[in-house]
Amino acid sequence: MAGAPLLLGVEDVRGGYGEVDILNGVSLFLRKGEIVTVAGTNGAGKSTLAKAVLGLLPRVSGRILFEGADLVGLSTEDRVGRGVGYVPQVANVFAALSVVENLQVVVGVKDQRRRIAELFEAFPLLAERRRARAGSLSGGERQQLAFARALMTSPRLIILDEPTAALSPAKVAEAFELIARLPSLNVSVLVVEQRARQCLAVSQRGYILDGGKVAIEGEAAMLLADERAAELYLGRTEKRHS
Ligand SMILES: Nc1ncnc2c1ncn2[C@@H]1O[C@H](COP(=O)(O)OP(=O)(O)OP(=O)(O)O)[C@@H](O)[C@H]1O
Repeated sequence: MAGAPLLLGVEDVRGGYGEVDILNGVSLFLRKGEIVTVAGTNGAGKSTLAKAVLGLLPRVSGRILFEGADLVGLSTEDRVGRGVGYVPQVANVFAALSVVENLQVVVGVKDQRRRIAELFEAFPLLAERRRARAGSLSGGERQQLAFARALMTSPRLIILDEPTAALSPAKVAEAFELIARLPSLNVSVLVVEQRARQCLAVSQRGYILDGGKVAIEGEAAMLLADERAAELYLGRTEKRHS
């Protein structure tokens, strides 16, 4: 992946919801084919950063380059049209609609039947449950549906906002396996996640935010081995006794 073209470049992004800046100059990048973790403590600005990239943050300065073009100032719809997808933390499927209907209602899809067939191939569980109401799915199945919905428009980048937050502990490992599989569907992944260790384990690189700024960044393996990252942000693993 090193050497792959740059897909996303966030450059000195500042901004917030009102007058107070929540993001205080965040810079990060993501190459084509990568999974990149954004971790950090509660309130560090992880979800706010995701919103800034999507055009959902009221006030933003700096540059957000996607495939070389600046997204700042564009509507969310335009960003999605350019190839940015999003899976929000909650309310990411329509409970009253069936699995297949949840995919059919996504707007802006070129060849809907073909895309649904491709996604059913990638998510066989969803194909099996195509007529089931989304509200009757398990947490893990519902998440697959939320991912499939976001993939309907064939985005080149998908942003996942705390994808494991609503899952039972037993389903968390499955969710990370699913995330690890996403690049095989020709999509790169920016994932905002509290479970930083598990998320870094399926990522190539990561950024740890603190107070709306990048505190530590680097290769995932390097961050997982970093004493300061462990001490301040990742939680210590059990010490092995010899
Ligand atoms: N819609 C909003 N309006 C005003 N302030 C907000 C809004 N959403 C978040 N904030 C504030 O922005 C700051 C950063 O929140 P954000 O949700 O980005 O943090 P986070 O790193 O994603 O945290 P968590 O892991 O707890 O979700 C917090 O102080 C929060 O109170």
